[in-house]
Amino acid sequence: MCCSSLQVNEEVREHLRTPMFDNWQWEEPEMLLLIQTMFVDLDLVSEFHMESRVLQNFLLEVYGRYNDIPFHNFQHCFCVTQMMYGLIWLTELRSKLGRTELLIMLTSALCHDLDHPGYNNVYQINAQTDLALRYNDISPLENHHCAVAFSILAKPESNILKNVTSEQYKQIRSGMIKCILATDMARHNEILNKFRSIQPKFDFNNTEHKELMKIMVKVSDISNEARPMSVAEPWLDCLLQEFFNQSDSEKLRGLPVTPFMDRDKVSKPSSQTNFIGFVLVPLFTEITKLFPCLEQHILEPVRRALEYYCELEKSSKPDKASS
Ligand SMILES: Nc1nc2c(ncn2[C@@H]2O[C@@H]3COP(=O)(O)O[C@H]3[C@H]2O)c(=O)[nH]1
Ligand SMILES: [Zn+2]
Repeated sequence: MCCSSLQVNEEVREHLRTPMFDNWQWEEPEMLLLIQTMFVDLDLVSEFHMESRVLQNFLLEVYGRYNDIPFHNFQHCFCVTQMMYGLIWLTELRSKLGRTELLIMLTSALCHDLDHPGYNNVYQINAQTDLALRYNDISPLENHHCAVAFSILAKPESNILKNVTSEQYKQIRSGMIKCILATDMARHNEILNKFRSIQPKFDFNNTEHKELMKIMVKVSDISNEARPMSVAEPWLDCLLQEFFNQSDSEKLRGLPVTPFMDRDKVSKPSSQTNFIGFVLVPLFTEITKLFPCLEQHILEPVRRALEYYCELEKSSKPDKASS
């Protein structure tokens, strides 16, 4: 699968920088080319002296280490990377952060769910899987995603970092580890609260503050509902399919059943009213305080999605007056 000879036209390039981008219109080889374009357009290829062949090998390796599962697959990886790329442009992060930080954010988005098995951390821990044993129940999946990323980078033919200095490598590795580990939703409130406390005095010259930009990878990871309904809704079907697979397996194996994954308890509207209302709106509201331009791009769409699912939920409940 190589598409280096294909060209990405200006219209697509523009579209790629917005949350309106429709992943469902693209085949996987095209997505690989689009990701390559993102690395070029952010000047990462030139800044870090990446050879085109090595970047292509790296992307192919990443592609090959996503599993064919309903949600946490290569398409999800593409969407998160594309949203991260779009946010970098919309918020003009190119003028606020160094290229190293941009590389960390884009590459973390790309690698953040590598080799996801389709069963979450709670399952890994309850089922005492190899991953839970290896990582002592501490974010087993995220630790694994990150370890797989660095195993790809350990091979010279796919090491996009092979021409950076050892100082830069240290910084990139430490930054990627922080970004990928921060995608564990068990740490959501911890990270949101930290950001909330710093946000009013956020300073792009302060190293500790800049580290909090890992929250942008988190935002990208859970941003499907900021996309047009025609893009977001199929994603919800994929997510619920993976959730139901897990809860079915939990029932079969006599493990505790994760309530928000239980097909007997969850519906599309109930799932989304909770997730959008309790997770997305608070997170995006906070981000919008630092980047007001994001209100129209991510906060307003999720508010509309919340209204839509609230209406659906109401209309699917039996009318009390007539019962
Ligand atoms: N209900 C719901 N959960 C979501 C949605 N998007 C992301 N998530 C959850 O957020 C989590 C982010 O980390 P994971 O990839 O482990 O699993 C993801 C899902 O559990 C969504 O649109 N609806
Ligand atoms: Zn993810």
